[in-house]
Amino acid sequence: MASRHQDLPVILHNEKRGLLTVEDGRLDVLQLSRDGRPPKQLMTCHLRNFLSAHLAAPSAKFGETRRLDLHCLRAKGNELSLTKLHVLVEPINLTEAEEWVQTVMDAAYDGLKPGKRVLLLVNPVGGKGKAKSIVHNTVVPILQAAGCNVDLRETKHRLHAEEIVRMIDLVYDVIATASGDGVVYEVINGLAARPDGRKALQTPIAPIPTGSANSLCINLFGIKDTFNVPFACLNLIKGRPLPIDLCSVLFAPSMTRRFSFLSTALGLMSELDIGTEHLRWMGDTRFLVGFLKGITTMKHLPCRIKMKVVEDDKVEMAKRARERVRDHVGARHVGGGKDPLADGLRGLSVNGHTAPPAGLANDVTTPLPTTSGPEPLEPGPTEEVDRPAQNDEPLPAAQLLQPDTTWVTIESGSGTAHLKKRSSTQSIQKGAANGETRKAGAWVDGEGVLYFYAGMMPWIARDLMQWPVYTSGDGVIDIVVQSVVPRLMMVNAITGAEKGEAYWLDCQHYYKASAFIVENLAKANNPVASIDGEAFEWDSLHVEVLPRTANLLSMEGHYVVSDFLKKHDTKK
Ligand SMILES: Nc1ncnc2c1ncn2[C@@H]1O[C@H](COP(=O)(O)OP(=O)(O)OP(=O)(O)O)[C@@H](O)[C@H]1O
Repeated sequence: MASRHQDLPVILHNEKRGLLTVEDGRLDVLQLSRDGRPPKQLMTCHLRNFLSAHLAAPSAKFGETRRLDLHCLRAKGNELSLTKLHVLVEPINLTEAEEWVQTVMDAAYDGLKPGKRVLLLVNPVGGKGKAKSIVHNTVVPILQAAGCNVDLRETKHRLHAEEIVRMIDLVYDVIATASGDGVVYEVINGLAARPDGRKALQTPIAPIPTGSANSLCINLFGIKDTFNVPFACLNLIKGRPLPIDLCSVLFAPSMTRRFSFLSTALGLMSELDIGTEHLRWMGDTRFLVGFLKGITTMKHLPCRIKMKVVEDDKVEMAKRARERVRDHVGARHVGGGKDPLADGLRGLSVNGHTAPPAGLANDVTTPLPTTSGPEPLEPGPTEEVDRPAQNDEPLPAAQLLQPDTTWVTIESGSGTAHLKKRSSTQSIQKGAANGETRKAGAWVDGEGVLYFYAGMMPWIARDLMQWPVYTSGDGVIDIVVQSVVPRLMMVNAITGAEKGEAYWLDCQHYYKASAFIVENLAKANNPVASIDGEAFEWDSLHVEVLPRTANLLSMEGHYVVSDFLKKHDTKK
């Protein structure tokens, strides 16, 4: 961020003489002394956290002198909090003050538009049901302090957010959702269903975390800052466009179509998501509880999976993802909050019950940036981003997919745990010739499927990085097919799951694909598919990736880079 040095003499709130200086990406408020001693620093604010400077209109109260309002998010301990400072500018400095306001706003916004027009959708019942008070006490004051024009609408029922965005005029700079992932999903589906769907989906979506899992916020803000509401507001105000892929999900035979930005879960992972709705009060701990419950029954998923595979070698996938991060992203992390998982898994018992992990159950609203805050960020992609033309067309119609011979097919076997040592010559991979060495972790005929889980961001929950080699906007979806294995092996897979370590397990078959079909071979056993956490009855799913179709906002212009991807060796 370029920063011009500029000082402005002012009269401080305590009537002492002061100086506002903008330098090195910071705004400092200094109190000057009369006796030649060095100035005293009263306040400092990173320009990334600076919201607005406004020279008030002349008023009878101050006569010739004018009031200058400064609003920023200041780090106090582990929290970012809204700070409003008012100083006075003497007539002799008014011209300089107008220039100074322009300078500080230019430096603070670095090419971004200040004072955005925001559609703010609030789900009063998501997560722990605190969205309304969080919005009232924290979100709206911050957005107003940044000069945003907020159109706030509370959702009254399921799919209401979808109805709202289907009808809006496309006049908003951002659609914000005070909710979990469910309302984001509805916004995407509402925009995508419009006759001008392509254009509508260009409006970026910015989540404010008031749901239970808030997977999107984990991936945008990091584990420590998932529930950091002021930081999410800053992202809304200062975020840069992050184009993301969507999936078109077509259910047959109903031919119902939905759009997914997050995940397709079948088998255990679907039950875990849908079957724990009543535990919403637990926050994201409900997923861990659901997982432990699921592996007590180990119900398998009879299915046929067909995938248009782009890559399936785990070592290669990890290597490429790490290279991409190293070359294009820079290993930078947004956070600053405390790690909610540090002690989280220690309290677990594994026989279907769990003591609530300390860091998760009791406190899901805490992590906030540290005093100094993160380092200034390199600008992410802005106008240069390779985005589809902003035309008024609808998205392409959905069709039943027609696999050709290059697609990989997997058919689940029995539901008995499979532990056979794999033959090194057996191969069913795409294009494999006789005698080709099979890749570690390749599918073995006869294995049962415990779950099928496809995702479009690394983390699905704070304690599960299910797709650690996912990088956004590549036109592929990452697929995990988990074999039925002994229960203890699944329990062990929990350890390190938040770091993506389960990726290396042979029983987790991992593919990057641009399209896939799953056929349900025992509907009575597995009636429900979960698409971004929403339940659907299914006979078969036809799923296709639509590259870079929607937009989010992100402080870095990309999802948070995990430690998994910061490793630069090509091995585990
Ligand atoms: N007023 C309302 N009454 C009942 N349901 C609502 C209302 N407003 C929205 N909903 C529904 O609430 C569901 C859950 O929403 P949301 O995603 O915000 O929270 P969550 O499920 O707790 O969080 P997450 O998706 O992150 O786990 C959505 O399906 C949404 O349609």
